[in-house]
Amino acid sequence: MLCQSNEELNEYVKEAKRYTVKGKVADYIPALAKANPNDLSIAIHYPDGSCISAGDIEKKITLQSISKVISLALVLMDRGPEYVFERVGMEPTGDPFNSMIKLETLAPSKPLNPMINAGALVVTQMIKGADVEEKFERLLSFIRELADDPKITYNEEVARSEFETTYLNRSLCYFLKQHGAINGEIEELIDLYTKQCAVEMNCLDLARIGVVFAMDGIDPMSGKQIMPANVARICKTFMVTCGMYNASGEFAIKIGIPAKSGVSGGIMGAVPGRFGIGIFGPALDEKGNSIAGIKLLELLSKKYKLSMF
Ligand SMILES: NC(=O)CC[C@H](N)C(=O)O
Repeated sequence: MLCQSNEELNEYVKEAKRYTVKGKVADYIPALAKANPNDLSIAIHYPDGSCISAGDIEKKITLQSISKVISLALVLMDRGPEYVFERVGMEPTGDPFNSMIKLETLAPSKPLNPMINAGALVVTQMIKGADVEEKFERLLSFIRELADDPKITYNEEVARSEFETTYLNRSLCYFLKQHGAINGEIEELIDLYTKQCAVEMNCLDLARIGVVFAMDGIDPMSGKQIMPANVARICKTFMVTCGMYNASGEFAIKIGIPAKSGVSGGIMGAVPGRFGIGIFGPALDEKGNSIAGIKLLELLSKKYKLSMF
């Protein structure tokens, strides 16, 4: 069994925390620069509803790229896999999440996967709804259902901060629009995408969402199938192949679980059939993953044999 008590988890957090000094908080979204690089917290949510934690788990994190898995799940339910994968690919890129290079050289009208920004923007465009408000409300209610937390909302300051500065995402959109992969109003898509990335929760909520993915789309506490097993399976597969950006291969070897990170320092993990994990550690490594969060997962994976491989 995993950590018997919070004490044990605390010990692991203490050990992993030593690595925070080697990382740096993201500052290309100005509002994220305010995070404390020393923070590290974790929650583990089991299917029976019990949960253990360490660190300050009340702290809120914006989802950033973690939201890409959730919007993908919603869009797969909205449109079906065939429609979605005609417009976005299934292959890892080996490039940073915001890179443009393969778009130009390989697939100008079809981003390689939904976990890079180009692919996520195409996915977000596919969310059903009459306008930005309705699309965002639909995404938010799905997130609230997954986390079983009706209070979840988005951080307006973070959303605005990214909206005002995200020239790179705008340029990806214009490139994709030129090639027919995006066809709506770009400012509206950026508005929706930056709100999606700014949805905020603590690592308990994150772990709660992780357990739904771990249990093939079923909320084990209520028994409700929130998403079809096939959708959860596709999402988990992307988490393994592309979830940790261009560090996904190393992560699969060293840790071996489906996980998705965000530049806010969050990591959502889903250990198939066992539990969900939520981590917050805003100091990032050079690829944009939580440096101490990865270390913590490495320690836990070794100790509790979490690798699927
Ligand atoms: N890697 C991330 O978390 C990126 C998400 C961020 N909102 C962006 O688009 O740049």
